[in-house]
Amino acid sequence: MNASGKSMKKFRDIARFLKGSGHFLILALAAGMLTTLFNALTPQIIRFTVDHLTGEGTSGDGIIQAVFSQFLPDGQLQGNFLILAAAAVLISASCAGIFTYFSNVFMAKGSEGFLKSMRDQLYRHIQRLPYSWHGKNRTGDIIQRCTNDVEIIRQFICSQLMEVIRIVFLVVLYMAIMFSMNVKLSLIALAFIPVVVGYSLYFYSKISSSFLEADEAEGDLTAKVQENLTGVRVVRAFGREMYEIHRFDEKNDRFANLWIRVGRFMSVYWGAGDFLTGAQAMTILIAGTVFTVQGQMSLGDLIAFVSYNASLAWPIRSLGRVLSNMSKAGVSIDRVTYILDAQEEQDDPWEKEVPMDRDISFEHVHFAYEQDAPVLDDVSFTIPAGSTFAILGGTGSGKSTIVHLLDRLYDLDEGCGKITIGGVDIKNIKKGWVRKNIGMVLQEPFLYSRTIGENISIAKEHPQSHEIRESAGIACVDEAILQFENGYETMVGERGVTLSGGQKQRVAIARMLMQKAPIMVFDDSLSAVDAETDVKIRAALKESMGKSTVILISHRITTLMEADRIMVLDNGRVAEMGTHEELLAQGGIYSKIYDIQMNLDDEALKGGIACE
Ligand SMILES: Nc1ncnc2c1ncn2[C@@H]1O[C@H](COP(=O)(O)OP(=O)(O)OP(=O)(O)O)[C@@H](O)[C@H]1O
Repeated sequence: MNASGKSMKKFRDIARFLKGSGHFLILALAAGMLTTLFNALTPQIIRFTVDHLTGEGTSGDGIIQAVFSQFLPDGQLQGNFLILAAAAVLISASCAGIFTYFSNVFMAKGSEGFLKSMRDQLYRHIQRLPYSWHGKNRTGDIIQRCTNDVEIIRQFICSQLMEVIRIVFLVVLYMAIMFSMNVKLSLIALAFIPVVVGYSLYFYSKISSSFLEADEAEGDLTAKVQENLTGVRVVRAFGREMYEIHRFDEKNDRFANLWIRVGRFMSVYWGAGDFLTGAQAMTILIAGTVFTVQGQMSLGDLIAFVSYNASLAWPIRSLGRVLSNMSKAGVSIDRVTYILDAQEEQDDPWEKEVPMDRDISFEHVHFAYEQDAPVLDDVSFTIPAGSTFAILGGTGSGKSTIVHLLDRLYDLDEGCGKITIGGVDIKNIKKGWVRKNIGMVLQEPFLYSRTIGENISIAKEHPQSHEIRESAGIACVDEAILQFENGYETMVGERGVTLSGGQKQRVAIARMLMQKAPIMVFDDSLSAVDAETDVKIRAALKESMGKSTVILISHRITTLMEADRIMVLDNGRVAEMGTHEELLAQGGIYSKIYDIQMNLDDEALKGGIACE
C-alpha cells in the first residue's frame, strides 16, 4: 500500500467511529450554515435602511427590497420601513440564535458520541490484546494514546474539520454577496485572504515545535508529581523532601519558561495578525469610499461591504491556525491506529475445552521472550493430577515463565517442545478455558479499588457471602478483615494501601480459592507472610484443595518441602528433581539452600532467602 493509501486506511479506521453519531455532526454543520446565512442578512437590512434614508437606490432592487415588497405595497412600505427593518433584524438574529443552539446541541451529541465510541472500542480491543503486547508497550504510553490522542482526533473530526467546512462556506457565501455588490472592491478583499491564511499557516507550523516542547514539559511535570505522590513513603523515609522540592522547582521553571516563550510568539502572531487585518480594512475603506464618491456603489453598499469584510477577518485568521493544528491529528491517528491494528487474541477453530483435572506435562520446552536470550532450556517434567509440585530457583531462573507458558500468556514456537494437559497440547485448548481452570496468585497481587469482599469474589459470578468468608478463612485473612471497622465492606484504597503486603497476598489467595480451579498456582505468593502464617495457610489449603493440582513457587524451602515433587531450576535448566528427602540426600543445590535457610536466625527466616 502506498503512503496515500495508508493515510486513507487510517482515516477510514477512525471514521468508522462516526457510526451512530455522524448524522449529528451533519445536522450540526447544516444548522451552523443556516446560522451563517441568517447572519449574512443583517448587513443587507442595514444596507437597505441606509439607502432608504439617503434616497440612494442601487440596493433598491436588492433582496431585502424584494422581500419587503411581498408584505407591503410600495406606498405603505415607505411609512413602515423602520418597523419592518427592525423586525427583519430581530427575526434574522432570532433565527441565527436558534440555529446556533441546535448546531451546538447536535455538535455536542455527535462529538461525545464519536468520543464514546472510540474509547469503548479501544478499551474493548485493549482487553483482548495478548499479554505479550502489554509486555512490549508501556502502560503510561497506552493511557496517553487513549486519552490525549483520542481527544486530539475528536477535535480534528468534530471541531477542526467542521470549522474548516463552516469557514469555507462562510467565505464563499460572503464573497459571493460582496462580488454581487462590487466586483473591484471584492477582488481587493479576496487578494488579502491567501496572505492572511498563509501567514497564520506559516506561523503555526513554525511554532509547533515550541508547543510540542511545552506540552512535553507539562507531561514531565505531571509524571514528576505522580511519581512523588506514589512514592511518598520512600521520600519521607529517606528524608528526600527538599531534594524532591528542588527537582519539582526545576521542572516547574522549565514548564513556565516554555509557556512564556510560546506566549511571546503568540503575542507577535496576534499583533501582526491585527496589523494585517487593520491594513486590509483600511484598504477596503479607502477604496470603497472612492468608489462610493465616484457613484459606483451606494452608501448602504459601502456599509454592508465593510461589515461583511469585518465578519470575514476572524474566520480567515483562524483558518490558518485550524489547518496547521490539523496536522497534529495525523500523529495522533497513527498512535491510536497502532493500538487498533494490533492483533487481538483469538481462539483458533480447532481449540477446544478439555478436562483440566489431568496430568500436566512439559516436554523439552525451550523458550525465549522475543529476541532475548533463552529463558528455558530443554525443560521437561510431569505433574500428576491432584499432586503438589514445587519449583525452587534463583531470581530470573525462569519459574514465572513456566507459569506464563502454562497459562498460555505466551505460546511455544514450533519445534520448541510441547506442553500438555491430559495428553492434549495446550495450543489446542481454548485460552479462556485454560485461564478459567488455572487459579493463580502472584507475588505482588493486584487489588481493585473496591471493597475487600468484592475483591475476593471477583472471580465468581454470583458469590455467596459464606463462600467469601470460607475462602478468606482458608487464606487466614478472615480474622484480620473482621478487625476492620467495616469488615468485608472495607474499601481497598488506591493500590490497596489500607492492607499490609501479607494481607494483600492472603486476600489474593482467598480470591483464587473462590475460583475453585482444578489447577492452582502460587507464584511466590506467600513471600510477604510470616513463617507461622505460611504453615497455617498451607495446612488449611491442603485440607480444602481436594483433588486440585497445586504448583508452588517459592524461595523458602519450608513452604515447599512437603510437596510431592520439587524441581530445582537453575538458569532455565532443570538442575534437580525429587522429593524433599531425595533432594537432601543428593547434596546438591537444594540441600545447600536448605542448610543455609535452616541455619539462619528467625528474623531472616521470616523474610525468606533467595536461592542464588
Ligand atoms: N515479559 C518479559 N519479556 C522479556 N523478558 C522477560 C519477561 N518476563 C521475564 N523476562 C525475563 O526472563 C527471565 C526469567 O524471568 P522469570 O520471571 O521467569 O524468573 P523467575 O525465576 O520467576 O524470577 P523471580 O524469582 O525473580 O520472580 C528473566 O531474565 C527476565 O528478565
